[in-house]
Amino acid sequence: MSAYCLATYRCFDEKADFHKKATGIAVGLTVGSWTELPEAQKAQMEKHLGKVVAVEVHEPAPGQPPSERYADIQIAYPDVNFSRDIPALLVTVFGKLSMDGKIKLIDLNFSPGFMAGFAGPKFGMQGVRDLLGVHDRPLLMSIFKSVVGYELPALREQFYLQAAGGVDLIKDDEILFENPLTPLEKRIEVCLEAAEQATKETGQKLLYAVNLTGPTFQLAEQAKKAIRAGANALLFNVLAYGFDVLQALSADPEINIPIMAHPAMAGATYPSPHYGISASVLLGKLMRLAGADLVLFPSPYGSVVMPREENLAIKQVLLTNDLHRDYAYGAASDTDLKLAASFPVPSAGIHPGLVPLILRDFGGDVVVNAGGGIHGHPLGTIAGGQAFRQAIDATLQGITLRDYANNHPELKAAIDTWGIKE
Ligand SMILES: CSCCC(=O)C(=O)COP(=O)(O)O
Repeated sequence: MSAYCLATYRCFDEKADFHKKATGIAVGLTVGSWTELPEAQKAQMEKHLGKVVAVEVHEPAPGQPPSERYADIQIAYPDVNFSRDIPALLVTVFGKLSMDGKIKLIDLNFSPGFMAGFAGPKFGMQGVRDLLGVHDRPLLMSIFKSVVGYELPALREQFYLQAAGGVDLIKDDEILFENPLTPLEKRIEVCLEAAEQATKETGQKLLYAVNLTGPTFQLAEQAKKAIRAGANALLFNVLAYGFDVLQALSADPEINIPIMAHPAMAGATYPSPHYGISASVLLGKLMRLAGADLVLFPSPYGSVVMPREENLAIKQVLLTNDLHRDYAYGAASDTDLKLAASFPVPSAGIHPGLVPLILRDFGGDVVVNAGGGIHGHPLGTIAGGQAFRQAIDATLQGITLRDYANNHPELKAAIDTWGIKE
C-alpha cells in the first residue's frame, strides 16, 4: 500500500471553487495533468497522483467582509514522488504553491516511511536534563547581551555573572559571529573557565550554547572544532541555513552535543494569516524532525508576541507523538515511530513576573529563557538569575510571587521593576 504525507492549507478567496482549486493542487503538484492522460498511462501514473483528502469551506459570517471566505484543504502527497529529505517535501507541498494567491501551509503530517529517514533530536528534552542532572523543575537559560564589539575578559565576566545567578544554560546572542575579538575557540575556553568557577560556588552544572556560524559547507568542521575546544552545546540559526543543514549536523555522529534552534527570520514566514507556514510546522514539527534538541520561539507573554494557541500548538508537536497523526492516506498506523521530544523555549521579553504564566501553559517541561530580564535586574545580573530561580521555586510550591518576594529581595526587586502578569 502506498504511503502519503499530508499537507493542510488555508486558502482565502472571495469566490473560488475550492474543490476545483484542491484538485488543481493535488494534480498540479504531482503528475501535472490527469484528465488528458490516456487510460493506459493513468494506470501507470496512479501511484504518483496526489489525492484530495478534505475540503472544508468557511463562508463569511454575517457582517464579515467577503475577503474572509476561506477553505481548509487537505492534500495527500505520495512518498514515492520525493526523496526522504525536508527540502524535497517542502518544495513538493509548498514550492510554487506558496506564491499562488492567499494560501498558507497550516499543517504537515509525515508518513511513517518519510519519518523513518530521520533520527530526530539526539539528546532531546530528557538528554538535556540528564546532562545537567536536573529532572524536577523547569530549566533556566540566560542569553548573553552586549557581546558585539566586546573582548574576551568582558565576555568571561558576563558569563560568570549569569552562571553565578543559578541558570542552567547560557546561550550566545544569535548575532555573535566568528570575529577577531572573541573567536569561537577562545570564547569557549574563557566561558568554560567561568562556568567552572561558578559551578564551584553554586554546585550546579551548566551548558553553554555557542553560536555555530560561517559558510554552510564549513559548519560541520566548525562544530567539531568547537567540540574539540570543549563546547557542550550549540546554538544554530536554522532558518538562515535551512532545515536540511540542521538535520545533517544533528545526524553527524561526531557532533555529540545538544543543538539549540534559534528562530531568527521566522517572522518572515509564520505570522500572516494568509501566507507562509504556520508556527507549529515551522518552529515545531520541522525543527523536531530535523533534530533540534531545544527550540526557541516567541512567547504569548513578552516583547515579541505569538498568539497563545499557536504557542500551545508548538509545545504539542515538540513534546508529543503528533508528528504523524493522521499522517497517511490509506496506510496503516505505526505507533513506534517516536522521536525524542525537543525542549520548548518560549522567549523574548521574559521577566520573573511571567513565570507563573509560563508554567501554567507549559508545565515543568520548559526552559524559562531571558536576556534583558536577567541583565536588566536593578540589583545586577547575578540577582537577575536568582530572581528567576525564586519565581520558579515559588510557582512550583504554589506560593504567589508577591508572598514569596516578602523574604526574597531579588524577586521583590524584579517585581517592582517589571510587575507580575496574571
Ligand atoms: C524571539 S525568540 C528569541 C529570543 C532571543 O534570542 C533573545 O535574545 C531574547 O532576549 P530578551 O532580552 O528579550 O530576553
